[in-house]
Amino acid sequence: MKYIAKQDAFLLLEDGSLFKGQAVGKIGTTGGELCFNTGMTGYQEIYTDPSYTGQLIVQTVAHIGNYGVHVTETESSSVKFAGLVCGTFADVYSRTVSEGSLQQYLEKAGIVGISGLDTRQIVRHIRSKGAMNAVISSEMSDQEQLQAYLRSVPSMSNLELSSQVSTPHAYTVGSETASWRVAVLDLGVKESIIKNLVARGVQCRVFPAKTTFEQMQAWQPDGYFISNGPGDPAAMDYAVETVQAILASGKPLFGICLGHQILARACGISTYKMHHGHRGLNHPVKNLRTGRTEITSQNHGFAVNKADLLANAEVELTHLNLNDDTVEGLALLHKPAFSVQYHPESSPGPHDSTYLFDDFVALIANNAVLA
Ligand SMILES: NC(=O)CC[C@H](N)C(=O)O
Repeated sequence: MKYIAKQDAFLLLEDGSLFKGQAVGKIGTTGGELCFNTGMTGYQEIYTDPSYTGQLIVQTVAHIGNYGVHVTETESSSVKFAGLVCGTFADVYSRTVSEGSLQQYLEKAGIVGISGLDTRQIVRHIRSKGAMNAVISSEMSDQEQLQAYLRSVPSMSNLELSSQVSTPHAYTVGSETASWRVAVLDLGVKESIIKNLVARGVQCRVFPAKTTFEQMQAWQPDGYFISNGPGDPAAMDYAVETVQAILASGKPLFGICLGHQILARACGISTYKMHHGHRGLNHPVKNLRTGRTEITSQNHGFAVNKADLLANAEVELTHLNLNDDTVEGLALLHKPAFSVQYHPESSPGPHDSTYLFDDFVALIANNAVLA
């Protein structure tokens, strides 16, 4: 195997911690919120998940790039995350169906990364100090210069990012003859969510983030889906208003991740920034209605305020995180609306929670009978 000499790269954290490694991806400089993902697989799905917009991802899995890239493993039309921090980066991939190397893929997408770091050390650091901004550079080594770049990186708190990644125009997925029509509010939707709905006899019309309830209603949907997405739910009053109008219409509603946080806010429940987020593929969640525990795929840095939720007589806590007791799911008691903080579509991740898509379609069918 040919040894490829790598350029030095630096990772500087907001608290002054500095790490030296080797450049991967494009030679350049990038900044964002430093997050860690403990998943053992699915790097391409993660990089193309719009919810990672503005974030640098530390991956704890030992090897990145070893199975190359393939177009079927994308979650949106482009790479969305802000930069990569990893241990061993594989220049050589070994999968016959791969269409290319991760190095070429990241370079083409303009993504700057750093490899050769002890990612577990960085994770322990974030876990004790909390989520913070950082900068990766393979072109600057001067600390003053790196600090200056870091100061220009916006804080994730109060940041609205959905309108940057949402579709500019509405589009339809699924058959005209499908049993049900679902309006998807695209706050940064993952493609596998739409695939899960279409596979259950749903035609989806995907609307830009700032579409109003009236504009979606004109398409005469049987139900509404509020998607995942990047940024702080506290900065998204426009989506909260849309969800409140949907709730007033009495039509079924399902929300995932950011969509869950927006549904909570529409019920008067606040959200907050977590000390460090949940990102990985093995988060245990208890379904409080069935008593069954699901192993879930997660990616979030904000969460729904549990005290607010428990004090709200209109809302039921349906799912709980068994690691830290945070809110993982809620349902409205008098309206056909529910949501989860985790990712039942997986991609990547375990498939324990796909029943939630069946529940949503059953809710739509039930509502149609009652109407
Ligand atoms: N995957 C998501 O929808 C993430 C939601 C939100 N941006 C958070 O970090 O909590």
